[in-house]
Amino acid sequence: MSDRAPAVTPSRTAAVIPAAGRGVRLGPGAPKALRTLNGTPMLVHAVRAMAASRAVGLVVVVAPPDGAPEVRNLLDAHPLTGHDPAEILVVPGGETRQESVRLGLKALPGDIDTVLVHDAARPLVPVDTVDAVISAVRDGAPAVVPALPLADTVKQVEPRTGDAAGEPERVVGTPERALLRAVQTPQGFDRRTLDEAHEQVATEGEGATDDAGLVERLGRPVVVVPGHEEAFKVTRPLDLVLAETVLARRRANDRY
Ligand SMILES: Nc1ccn([C@@H]2O[C@H](COP(=O)(O)OP(=O)(O)OP(=O)(O)O)[C@@H](O)[C@H]2O)c(=O)n1
Ligand SMILES: C[C@](O)(CO)[C@H](O)COP(=O)(O)O
Repeated sequence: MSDRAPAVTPSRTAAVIPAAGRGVRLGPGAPKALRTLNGTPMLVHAVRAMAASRAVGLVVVVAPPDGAPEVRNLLDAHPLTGHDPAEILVVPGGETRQESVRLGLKALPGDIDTVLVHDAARPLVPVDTVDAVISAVRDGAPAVVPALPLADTVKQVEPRTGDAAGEPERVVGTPERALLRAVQTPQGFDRRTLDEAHEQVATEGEGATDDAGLVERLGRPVVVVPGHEEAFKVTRPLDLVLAETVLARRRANDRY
């Protein structure tokens, strides 16, 4: 018996995990993906979260540009368990998240048709969320994002010019909150759509804060599935406290 959750039929699905960021907002220390949560590197949690889906047969980890050997050693020291563990490749990343994802996509073999892109910085996403994203892609959506409604009201502010630096920002609008979603990862894609989106943007030289945003620029549909509170992104120091609390709660409930 495999210990990977039985939910989606195995197929040619890969997960790309960009893990090449510094984690500046987290403060001084090792690159964010290598910092530990309850003694285990965040990246290892993220790899396990992807491999927990029976549908994921390959995980491509995008390491800091000069850190691929270290990341390979780290993952070898924390092998996946179960009878059919996913294969793990490690490739060096780039200067931006978008560049790192592009480099991860280049490493995918030709027979992969569904791709997840998942932040190493979202180590605790539950397998049900991963499987919901994969199912929606297999049902025909070219791009799928897990997302949650917002708790806060969001304001749009005026862009600041050099002269206005230091002055209070001026609010120029309040988007209707009911129509806004906070988007998480893994984001799921039909592989050809995602390749096309990254190729087009690479030639246009524009940036995006998520991969689905690149697909939107192609004019292709992006659909939403329910996200999960535990799929939050570890960005600032308080997020580390929350992540360790979630892990402790899972242990207490014997879920991890
Ligand atoms: N050049 C980069 C920058 C980011 N990432 C990855 O993209 C994900 C989301 O990025 P973010 O949370 O912003 O991570 P950092 O860039 O490390 O954070 P910060 O902006 O605070 O430095 C992370 O898993 C991060 O490792 C990456 O692979 N390559
Ligand atoms: C991809 C993402 O996690 C979706 O919410 C987010 O845009 C990443 O942003 P970051 O500034 O690179 O952390």
